[in-house]
Amino acid sequence: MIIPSEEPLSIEKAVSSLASALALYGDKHVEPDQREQHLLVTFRQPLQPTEPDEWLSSQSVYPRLFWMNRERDFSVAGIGIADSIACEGAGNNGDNFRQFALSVKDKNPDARYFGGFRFNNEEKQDPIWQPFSSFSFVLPLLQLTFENGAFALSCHLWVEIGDDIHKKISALTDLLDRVVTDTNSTVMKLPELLHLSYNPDEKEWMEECRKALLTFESGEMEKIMLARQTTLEFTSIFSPLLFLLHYPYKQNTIFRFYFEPAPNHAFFSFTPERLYRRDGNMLLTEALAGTCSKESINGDDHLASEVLLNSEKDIREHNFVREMIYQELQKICSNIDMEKEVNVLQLNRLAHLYTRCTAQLKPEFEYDSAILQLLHPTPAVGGVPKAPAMQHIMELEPFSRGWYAAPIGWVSRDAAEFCVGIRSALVHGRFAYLYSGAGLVKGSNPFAEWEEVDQKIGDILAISRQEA
Ligand SMILES: C=C(O[C@@H]1C=C(C(=O)O)C=C[C@H]1O)C(=O)O
Ligand SMILES: [Mg+2]
Repeated sequence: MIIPSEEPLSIEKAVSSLASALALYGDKHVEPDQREQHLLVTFRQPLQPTEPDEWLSSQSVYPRLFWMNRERDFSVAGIGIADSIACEGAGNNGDNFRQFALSVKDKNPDARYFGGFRFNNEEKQDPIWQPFSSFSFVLPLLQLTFENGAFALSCHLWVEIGDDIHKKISALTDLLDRVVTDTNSTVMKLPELLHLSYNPDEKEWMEECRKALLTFESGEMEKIMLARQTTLEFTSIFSPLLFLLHYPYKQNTIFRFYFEPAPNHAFFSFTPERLYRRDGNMLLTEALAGTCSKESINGDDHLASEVLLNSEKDIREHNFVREMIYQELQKICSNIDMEKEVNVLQLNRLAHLYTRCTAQLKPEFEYDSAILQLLHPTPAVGGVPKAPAMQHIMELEPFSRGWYAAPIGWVSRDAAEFCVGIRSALVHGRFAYLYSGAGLVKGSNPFAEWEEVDQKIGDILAISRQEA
């Protein structure tokens, strides 16, 4: 790591400071390269407070990405690709997770890659998801980070065996030249919302639910999450980043994820659900399922908790997730500590049943392939049993899930954090496709589930209608 100056600088000065450090590094590096391994040099310049999302909105280098954790003490806005871990091919999720983890194992421990997976790599792909691969993770060329209470601007010089280091340095210098340092531009409004449609529509939803409930009667399945795609058509093309910039509930307990591989084509998620966090062999995960809308109870948190903790159906729905997580972790962990009492996670317009779990990974599983394979999808977004639920989801739902409800987040060699890509949307040109679903169990009421599915796009819809 090269830190040109300890003093926090303005964006403009930080960019020149990084450019000078890069030039100096290049001048020293005259000998022919004898590397046997890739080389990563991080240039990190402390920065005066600068909002990462606002900075990102002024940049026009792609991909553009953004991450903020649920605790809001770690956020990153990144542009460009220094290195990536990606796969385009078909194949099942298990193969994908293995290939992904193998690539991560060889990476530089200081490099963090941001990105996501498809929910189910075996589903038919809709062209609207075209630039979103089976999985795609990026180490940005340049990133603005807020971490440990401090801001920094960093660039990554990534040199593969056989690469000309000086070419790489000049590419990075060119990028620094293109960085827009004036981030005070006023945030544009979203264009007007013209039209909204549901796929499935309400009638088709009832039919879908009826079919799902039949599989519970026959004993084939016990739970399934079914989802809906809501298409919004706007009057003109716009930057999908506007959704992030206009997100109004600053204190909400959510992760923020944004990935824009190509201009005006982005997937984003304001999700409350953590799939897991891994630090070395320590694993932190949770069950989140069972929902109460606070709309009809004036946003009353206490009442929402009471309703949820006394709802036999929601407790049952939640317990499927708890039990599956506990059972699957037995295969790869010791010291599994799952909270005995179910808690409630309060959001601005919803509340969910919530159970935290910590565990220690057995030495042979201290990487992400087995964890992803066992935990994704939990019955909160898949079903019980898992395999027939995945099959029924593909058959019953009239759209492709793409990255919706899939693991999204970041990974490095020794740590990772993935959330579940719900409360999410894909934006392409003038259209936004919003995704939301509900877990069905025996006795679920399709009308109530339709309402729940509606509530779950409430935040994104409020931004779209500029009510927020
Ligand atoms: C499927 C979604 O949410 C999931 C389903 C829930 C439920 O059915 O109660 C609750 C939280 C999430 O695990 C979604 O938001 O799209
Ligand atoms: Mg539910």
